[in-house]
Amino acid sequence: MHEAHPRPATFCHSGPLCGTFRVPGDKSISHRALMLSALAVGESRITGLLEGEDVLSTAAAMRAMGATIHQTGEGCWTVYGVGVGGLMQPAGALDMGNSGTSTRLLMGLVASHRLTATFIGDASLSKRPMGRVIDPLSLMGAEFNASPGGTLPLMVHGLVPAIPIQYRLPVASAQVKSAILLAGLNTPGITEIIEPVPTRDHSERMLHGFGADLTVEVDGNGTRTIRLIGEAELKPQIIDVPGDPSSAAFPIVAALITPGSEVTITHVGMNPTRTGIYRMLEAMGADLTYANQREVGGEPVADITARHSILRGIEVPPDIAPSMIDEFPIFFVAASVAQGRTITSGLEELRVKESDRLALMAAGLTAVGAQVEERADGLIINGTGGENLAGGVTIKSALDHRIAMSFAVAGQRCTHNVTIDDVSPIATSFPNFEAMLSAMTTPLSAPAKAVVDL
Ligand SMILES: O=C(O)C1=C[C@@H](OP(=O)(O)O)[C@@H](O)[C@H](O)C1
Ligand SMILES: C=C(OP(=O)(O)O)C(=O)O
Repeated sequence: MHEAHPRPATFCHSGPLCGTFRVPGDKSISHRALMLSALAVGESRITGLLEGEDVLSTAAAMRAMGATIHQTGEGCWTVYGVGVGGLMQPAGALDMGNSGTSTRLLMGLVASHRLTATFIGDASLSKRPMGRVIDPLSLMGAEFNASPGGTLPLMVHGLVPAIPIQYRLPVASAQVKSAILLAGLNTPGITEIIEPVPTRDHSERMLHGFGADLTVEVDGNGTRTIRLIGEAELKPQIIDVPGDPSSAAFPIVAALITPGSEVTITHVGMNPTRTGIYRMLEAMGADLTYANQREVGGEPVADITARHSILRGIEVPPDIAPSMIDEFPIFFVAASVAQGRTITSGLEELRVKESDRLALMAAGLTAVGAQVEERADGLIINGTGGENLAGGVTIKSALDHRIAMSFAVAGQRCTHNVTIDDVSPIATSFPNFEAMLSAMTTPLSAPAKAVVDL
């Protein structure tokens, strides 16, 4: 895994970005496509799968529990599922690498199977809280031996038959919701989840597509009640995974903040539970257009064009946070070069991602010359008004792909080079990020590039 071989890289002030590109498949959908295909009876085919390290950790774990999974081409995979209830005892520990989604969702799957699994991960993942899934899964009857603080390494002993629960999510987390739903698949009766603040709904959409009996009721306050009838039989599917809107945000922000740029990212997932970043950038004055809007495999998709824009600071409403939770690092970069002040709050969750993203973004942006105030639950940023940041520093990526990619983009708006001590974590979610960024970037003083496809 990337941890063993740190790879530094340097990013410098660039000219305009241009061209048409497609980013890799959506990470959340890719994990779920592998897991649900592995639980269907028969052969599913997936195209556009993200072949990043996080998703490969999920594939390896599903294989270790009995599914047959083959790569048949670039992004094309075939999965022969074992059926709900058919997962087998893995021979060794399940190595989740850097991936919180793999860990929490698979803990849910194991919880209602008659097997015991040990989950291990890298130094970043081993610090992340698992109590949030241990609590509801314990109510369903699973037993856990976790490291102090409810962290990895941890062992899950599943229970068959598990006990159906009604659970109100105490934290806005699609991973917790999905862990309970996946446990509920092999649980007799109705598993009910009450979600006061909506989070990404890929699990619900895909479970429905695989034939599970799942309903979602939304009340007048926007609270969602999700009911799943257990002991489901899932039918194999053909799945086309859209491009990841979280990955697309990096080149799109790079284009918005760099004079003369125009970049199109095709086939991007536009699920409204994921697109808060685009709504907030538009509120700042971003010139974004959406073409070719369509539906692919139950998910809305569009081609997004971003043109350089004069961005103005805004106050981000805290209730939008779940729909742009992974995009705050790159959003903070955009705010650093906008006109005026950007205020964010309600972002405590950012402190328990691959790194403490509030602390690292505040420290890194301050080091490159931005004006940032760190609060307990957000950042307040006074932008440069379109002027360059200073740069001339080395940033620690702390095993966090989104910190590394954010400072790669920031480096393009810095007068002096920005070095990132280790860009290898980018391979968890966006393996060709550096190649794509360099293909779309015109070096300063060079003539503008012709449109290229990567
Ligand atoms: O369910 C998912 O696929 C994800 C949910 C989010 O985490 P939380 O559920 O912890 O908010 C997000 O940050 C993560 O990158 C992917
Ligand atoms: C938080 C993230 O992923 P995970 O929780 O799966 O590690 C992310 O990709 O930003």
